[in-house]
Amino acid sequence: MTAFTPSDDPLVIAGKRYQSRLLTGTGKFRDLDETARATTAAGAQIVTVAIRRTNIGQNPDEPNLLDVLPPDRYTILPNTAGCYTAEDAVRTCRLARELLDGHNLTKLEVLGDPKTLFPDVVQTLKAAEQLVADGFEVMVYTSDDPILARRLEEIGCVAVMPLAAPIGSGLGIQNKYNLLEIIENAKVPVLVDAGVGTASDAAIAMELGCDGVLMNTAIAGAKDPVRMARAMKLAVEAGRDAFLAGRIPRKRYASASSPVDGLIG
Ligand SMILES: CC(=O)[C@@H](O)[C@H](O)COP(=O)(O)O
Repeated sequence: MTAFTPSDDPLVIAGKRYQSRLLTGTGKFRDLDETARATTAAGAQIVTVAIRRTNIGQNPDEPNLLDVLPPDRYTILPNTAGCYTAEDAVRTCRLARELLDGHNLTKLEVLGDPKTLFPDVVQTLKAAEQLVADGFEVMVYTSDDPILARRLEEIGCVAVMPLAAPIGSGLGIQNKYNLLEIIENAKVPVLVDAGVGTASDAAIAMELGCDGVLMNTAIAGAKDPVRMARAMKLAVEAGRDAFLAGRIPRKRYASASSPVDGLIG
């Protein structure tokens, strides 16, 4: 029996290999202890940090997230949550790079409006161009528009991260055909980012062929975040295996599980 281990099938982002395809956020938890326990249960290796809202050293007198999620064990993915202009997003990324000793991997998020938190695609493109030119490795939060995803890849983003549904909505994948279009044409990793609500949403994203899933609310907002984190870990692994295994075709009519052809007498 061949044992399939994630190490045989790493997620590669900006040349670095990761065993976990589940990336988790660090916001909305009760406290740092719960953040750490859920992150461990998720088996995440990349954790995203909203620089404008999280202390990773900006305020020496406050608890520091890096004390519970140390950079020597996790890849810290600063994100520009709360930014509505390219200028703000670029400034936030530069602050994060200073705080993280020259760390270039970043999650770009430039929002269009506070109600939906949909990306502002014009400002996102502008920020992506500036950040790539400035040496950042940009994983970009975007809409499920396949043309925009292609433009962001052409700019040099190292991963494209289309939303499943609005951030924090938990609605799950709203437009799988757009996601499929993005996945089938991308030459960089595609990760669903935002809107996952429960384990099946994550599994479906992976079964579509996503390279990974980034989520926060579904875990942090669950009644039992640590158990949900474990569920998401298993769902992402199961979805990835199902994608690689190749599902049966859908048929309109029955196909007996013990075929009658060749039946004796
Ligand atoms: C953590 C982070 O970067 C969020 O901006 C991300 O988009 C998560 O969205 P959910 O909270 O819907 O999982």
